[in-house]
Amino acid sequence: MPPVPPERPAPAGSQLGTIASVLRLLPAVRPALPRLVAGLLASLGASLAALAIPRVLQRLVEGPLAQGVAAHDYAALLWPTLAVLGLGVTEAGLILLRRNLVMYPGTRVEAALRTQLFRHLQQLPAAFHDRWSGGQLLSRSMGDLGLLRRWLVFGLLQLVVSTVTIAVGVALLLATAGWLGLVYLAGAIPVTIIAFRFSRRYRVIARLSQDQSGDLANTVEESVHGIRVLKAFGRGEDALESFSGQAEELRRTEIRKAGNQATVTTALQLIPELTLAVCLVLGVWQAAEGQLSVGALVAFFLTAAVVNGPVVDLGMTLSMTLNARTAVDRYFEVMDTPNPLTDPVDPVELGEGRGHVVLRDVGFRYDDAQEPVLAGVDLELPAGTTTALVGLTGSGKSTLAMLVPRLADVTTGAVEIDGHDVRHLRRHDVRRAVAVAFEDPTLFSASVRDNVLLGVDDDLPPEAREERLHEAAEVAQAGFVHDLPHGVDTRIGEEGLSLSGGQRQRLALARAVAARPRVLVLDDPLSALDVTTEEAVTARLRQVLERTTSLIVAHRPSTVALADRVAVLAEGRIRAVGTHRELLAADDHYRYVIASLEADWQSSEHDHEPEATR
Ligand SMILES: Nc1ncnc2c1ncn2[C@@H]1O[C@H](COP(=O)(O)OP(=O)(O)OP(=O)(O)O)[C@@H](O)[C@H]1O
Repeated sequence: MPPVPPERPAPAGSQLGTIASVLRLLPAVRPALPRLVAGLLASLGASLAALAIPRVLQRLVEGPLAQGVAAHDYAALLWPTLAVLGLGVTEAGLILLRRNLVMYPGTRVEAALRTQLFRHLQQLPAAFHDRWSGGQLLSRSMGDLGLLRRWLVFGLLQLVVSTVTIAVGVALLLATAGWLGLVYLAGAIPVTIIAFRFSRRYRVIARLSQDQSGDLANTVEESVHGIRVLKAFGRGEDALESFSGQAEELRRTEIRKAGNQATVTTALQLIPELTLAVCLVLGVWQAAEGQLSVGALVAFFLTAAVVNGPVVDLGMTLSMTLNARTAVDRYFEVMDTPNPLTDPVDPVELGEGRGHVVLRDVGFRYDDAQEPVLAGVDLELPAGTTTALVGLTGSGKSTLAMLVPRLADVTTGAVEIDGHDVRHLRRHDVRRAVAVAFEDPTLFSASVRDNVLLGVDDDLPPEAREERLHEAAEVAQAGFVHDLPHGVDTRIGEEGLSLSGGQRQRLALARAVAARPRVLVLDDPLSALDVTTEEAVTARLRQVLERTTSLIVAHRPSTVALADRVAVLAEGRIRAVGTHRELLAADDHYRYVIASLEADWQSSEHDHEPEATR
């Protein structure tokens, strides 16, 4: 199956108007406000300088030009000429100043919003990431925030300056030429109607386009991520076809967007030009009738030319604003997702302890599920013991395992570590007390050292960190790291893809071990290892982590046999706890689970090459 566009969570659909919507950015923009306001004032200054030029020219035409030149008094032209030159230079200088003033705060706001988004994403529970696709989050944190920056430093200023320029310009037109100004103003009626209709249409297309970009980014991400599977199943062409289909959809949306923008720009260009043509006829007639001076006529048309600029640009300014509004909506759809996994207001100290874990009457239901996965789970993990958790596939083992490090909160009941409900502890303390390793090991594009020491305190002296690193690698039977080109300093590729599955699992296990947690939760972390390596790992694990409490989600009889005790999960609750032997003797369901694990294991045994060969 080629990657398909992910199902997008229904947009919260901001009910706010565009102004209220973008005003939500205010807290992030506040530190940049002084420079943005200064940039705005510079822009307004530039615009007023442009509007002042026709005034000077009017005086030039009515005064020195009419009188001085007639008397060959060219010196009288000097001051108005210098004034026009001065105003022109001032306008250019202020535009340059505006650019310099706003560029820096714009990038600062973008970076701050991006950091806030990333922080929020880090804190949201795993269930959020199950629902949201990576591409959508990527496009929101990159594309949308880039759009917002451009709007902040250009579109917003342009919008304010255009509005002021049009308002002041129209006032000057009215003052200069009375009812001729009103004729020009009449052009504002179709302009407003067109702009309003355009805004309504464009908002929908802008949203579609930004969402489609996110889907496309997701397809790229999934295809790159799953490139081996696609290649192995010869589905590269299908993936390409699916990608081309999505790219084509986005292209069509972009064309619709550009078409709408072009229509409105043409209309907004045509209307003021037509209005100006009507004004020209009427103005010349008025001047001929002696109702309007030639100077006033010149000033009128020069002012109208200045006002026409922002009217023509209105289409672009509006579309930038609507794109920005969509970007704000998309940004806040993520930021408004509440994080249920917060620190308590009044946290209790975890204190000393050996990692005694108790699950009391625990129930858990996924947000989008009808039925709970767990209901009334009672399980005690005595300090320093290893408990294997077994059950049929889908019985909720991984779900139970993720409740211990508080990757999700129980729906009912409580999980306690050393007598404290994990919800009453700081998340940081819980994460330090509990280390996890999953079946699917996630490694980062960093050195082996950084990957393994991820959970180790940064304050630890370098020698102690080094000792942890080597001990963890030894426990996880990850001696292969010393054979890598730069040993533990070798940078492993994205997600450790340059390593074999078994090597990645052993590094993920080493990471959990290096953290020296009180409680170790292993969710089938040795599935890619051959039995011999698994036994060696488990034997070393038990020696080194004697004081650690372990919960191992077991999918193989060999893992089960190595645990001190076994807990059987069935129908959402713990059905029985005992040693492997006791349960084999006493529990039918356990015998059935073990028989199916054995059957699964035997049928997949040939998939596991001896690790030594890798
Ligand atoms: N994010 C999720 N949203 C909704 N339901 C989920 C989610 N994750 C898991 N489930 C469902 O919860 C149930 C238990 O899943 P879980 O992964 O805990 O089972 P498991 O015993 O670990 O399975 P396996 O042995 O196959 O790994 C399954 O029915 C699964 O479909």
